[in-house]
Amino acid sequence: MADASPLPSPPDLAGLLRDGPVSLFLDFDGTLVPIAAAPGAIAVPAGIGSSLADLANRLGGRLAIVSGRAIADLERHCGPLANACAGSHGGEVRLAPGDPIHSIGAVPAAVLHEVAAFAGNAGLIHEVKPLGATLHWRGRPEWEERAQQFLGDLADRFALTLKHGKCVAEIAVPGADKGAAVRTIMAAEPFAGTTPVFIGDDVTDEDGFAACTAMGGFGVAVGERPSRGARYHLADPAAVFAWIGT
Ligand SMILES: O=P(O)(O)OC[C@H]1O[C@H](O[C@H]2O[C@H](CO)[C@@H](O)[C@H](O)[C@H]2O)[C@H](O)[C@@H](O)[C@@H]1O
Repeated sequence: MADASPLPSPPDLAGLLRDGPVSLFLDFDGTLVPIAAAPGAIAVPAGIGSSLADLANRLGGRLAIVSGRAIADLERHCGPLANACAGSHGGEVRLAPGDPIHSIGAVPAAVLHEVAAFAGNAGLIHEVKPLGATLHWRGRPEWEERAQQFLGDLADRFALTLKHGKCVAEIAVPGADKGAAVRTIMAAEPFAGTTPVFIGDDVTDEDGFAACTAMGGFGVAVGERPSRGARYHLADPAAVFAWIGT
């Protein structure tokens, strides 16, 4: 399919690495795995854990997965990840395998119960995460407005925040975003002082693009969503894997 984005493709990774060390931040859904009908229905490429471990080696350890999913959920799908990870939109960060997960908080149990009850009544898929809960309407688009309204009201009542994504909204602990995760990881070795590159497909990835741009790097938008802050574009997860060379 022709690439309709006005943004160019990124310069090749090998060339970037010849110019100096690069830290790579990869979103998960829509970037490493194609979007599927439900969170549990994704087709994860076989051997993704070892592909990412090889990539991390090529980058001198400067690879992080930065996802809206919880870290535990990422590892349920991919197996143990041998690189830095940020989950729950940056609310959880683990700098290296075996390190503790630093988390900025938890949502009250009452919120989780209310989201579960709404999902049950509406027939919507929902997820419970360490720092939030989602409602998905991909299979039931007629519920979008009511689900957003419900989560918005709940967020106001409990002083929580709302995140938006592709056919999903999430009530979450305030303060988590992918830009903050990039800044935390970039402050640590071996990332510090290198050129950060963030690749992602969704609106929450814009914070990662902005953080990388502010530190002398850039963002790469994946897919059809027009990006505010990316400098480059890749068409889909297959193009992402081709670019990273795995
Ligand atoms: O930051 P990401 O790694 O891209 O995670 C964002 C959300 O991804 C998942 O939802 C999305 O992907 C599902 C599977 O393809 C799809 O069914 C759903 O419509 C998408 O919104 C995940 O379930 C969420 O928890 C993540 O926040």
